[in-house]
Amino acid sequence: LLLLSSSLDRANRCAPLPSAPPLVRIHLSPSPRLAAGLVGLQLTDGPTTRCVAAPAALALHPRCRALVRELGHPSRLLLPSPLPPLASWRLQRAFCRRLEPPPPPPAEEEEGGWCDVLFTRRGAAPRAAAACSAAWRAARRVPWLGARLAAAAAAAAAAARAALTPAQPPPLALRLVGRMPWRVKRLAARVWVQSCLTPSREGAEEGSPLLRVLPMRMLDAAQCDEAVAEAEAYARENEGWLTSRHIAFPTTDIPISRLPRLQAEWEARLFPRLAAAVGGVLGLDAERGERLVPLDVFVVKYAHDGQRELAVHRDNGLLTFSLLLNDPGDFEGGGTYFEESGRVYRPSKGVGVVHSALVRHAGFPITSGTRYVLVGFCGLESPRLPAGFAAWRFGEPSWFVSSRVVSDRQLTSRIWPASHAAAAPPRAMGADDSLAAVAAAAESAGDKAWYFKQHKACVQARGAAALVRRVEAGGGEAHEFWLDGDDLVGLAVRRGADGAEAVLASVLYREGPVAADTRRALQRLLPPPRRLRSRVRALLRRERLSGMVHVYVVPAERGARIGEELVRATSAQLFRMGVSHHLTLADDSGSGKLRAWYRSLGFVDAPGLIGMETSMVAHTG
Ligand SMILES: O=C(O)CCC(=O)C(=O)O
Ligand SMILES: [Fe+2]
Repeated sequence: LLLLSSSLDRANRCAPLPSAPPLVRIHLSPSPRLAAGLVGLQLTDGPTTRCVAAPAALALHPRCRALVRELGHPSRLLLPSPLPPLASWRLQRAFCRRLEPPPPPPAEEEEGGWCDVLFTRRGAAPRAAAACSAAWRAARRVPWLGARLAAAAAAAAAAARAALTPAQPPPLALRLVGRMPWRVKRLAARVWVQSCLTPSREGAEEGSPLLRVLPMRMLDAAQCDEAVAEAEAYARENEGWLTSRHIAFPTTDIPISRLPRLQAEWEARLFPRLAAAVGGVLGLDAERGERLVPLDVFVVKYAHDGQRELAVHRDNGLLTFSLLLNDPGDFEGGGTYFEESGRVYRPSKGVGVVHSALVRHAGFPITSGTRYVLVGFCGLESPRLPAGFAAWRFGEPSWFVSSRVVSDRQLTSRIWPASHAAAAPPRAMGADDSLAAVAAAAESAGDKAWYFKQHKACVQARGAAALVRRVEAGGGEAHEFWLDGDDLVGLAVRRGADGAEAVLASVLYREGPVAADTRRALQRLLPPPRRLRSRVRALLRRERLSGMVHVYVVPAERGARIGEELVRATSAQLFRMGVSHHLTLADDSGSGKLRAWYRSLGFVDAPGLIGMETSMVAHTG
């Protein structure tokens, strides 16, 4: 355990930069001065337009494309000098068709500031860690082995939880874990965190706002100079720079609570600006009581003859910003490093990099000079956060999520599953009258009251539960999937000309246990698909069965295949969440119409499955 733990620590270093690292510059203004040989891409992200400048070949590289997707939608391609036709055709195909010479740059060069992004050489360690966790997940799916591994992990998790949660006195045998050396406890904690992450929450999509790193202008040059001067004056007149305020990953720093002028500036301007920007990115809704909360804000000093770097870690909080306070020419190296993407961000003076605290990052080593940054850890108050989040995240010991074992995506999707909230903020159905209208229509259509009641509960879960995914289907229609506790709610919604959205259909799924005889029955009824790849996947996958509680289409929308499309889309979502089969009870009193409808959706008769004569099952996906 000790060996494993210390090798994990050694792996907490930044990957190195190649001697001439690929470099992309993010300009915080839409029309910067572009050097010849570079292409510019104007990126619109809500009300903000930034511009990314890179050599054409680099712009087409997958790592650069991922960066572009993270920053916004390409709206224009700016070419200061002509490119060979093939290169400009490829750029247009990759990004956007609007190709223009750059507009005249602003009189004041780099008015909005900029942030360089450098790509490191990806080390073997992150790849090895990813391979290990993939192997673990695959082993968990092997029928016999998986069950035993799951049991072992559950026992280890119980041990870790007992040791880490003093409120529950641990059983005698488990008290030993608490007496183990710190590293062993930490490893146990890592196992615990891993086991807390249920598979259904794994794999935040690329669009998750918590996986974005956003550079933004936060202070002007004079304010930066004043902040550095105030911090240095404090250090001179008092006990110097502090080095023990943080336990696991200490910085050389001074909290702004000891710097009255900077504290006043933070309260008056800096924090409101940050809160507004972050609110936009995460789609925070102040009316629902969602707000950013500052937890710890401090000036950090990296110096050639002092602390030169900060190892890869996660922060305490939900969002972190790191704002450069001095001139980038005052030091060499440095920057904020992100492990998963392998990028180093080097902003200009006064520009901050805002990112999730849960994404593994580091202070990239400086090789000369002095680098001052203002760092802020912020928390979040939101009913969308899982219950117990505060205790889980900020409890003691707070270092345990700094684990390489737990991926950034697993954490961010657990904490903030509403990955599409920012892209298309769903409006809650304030329209009680629209539900009332549906109720009246349901009554005159002779619908059973139970179905409407179910539909109403699903409509009300919208906005209150956690949005897992929203898939636009064109023509203003979309499918949304919400996790309401452990239930999956699928909704078909349509946006009207006035922007208001109406729910056209709902479906509710609940997962149930799969006993050995059910498993055998599923294998007999639905043999693995023909294609070899799917067969292998089906063999590795443990059967998971989700039952359809109801599907309901509002009376006015029937006959347009809305229900059918919603069931298909929900089946795909269940597949994505690791559910292998879905089940329905289709009792049509012998008419055969309903059963034929389900058959057209891929369901087969499964009489007697889970003890119900009318049951039908299908593969998800
Ligand atoms: O140096 C940086 O930019 C990162 C600092 C940081 O991550 C921290 O203080 O927690
Ligand atoms: Fe940090």
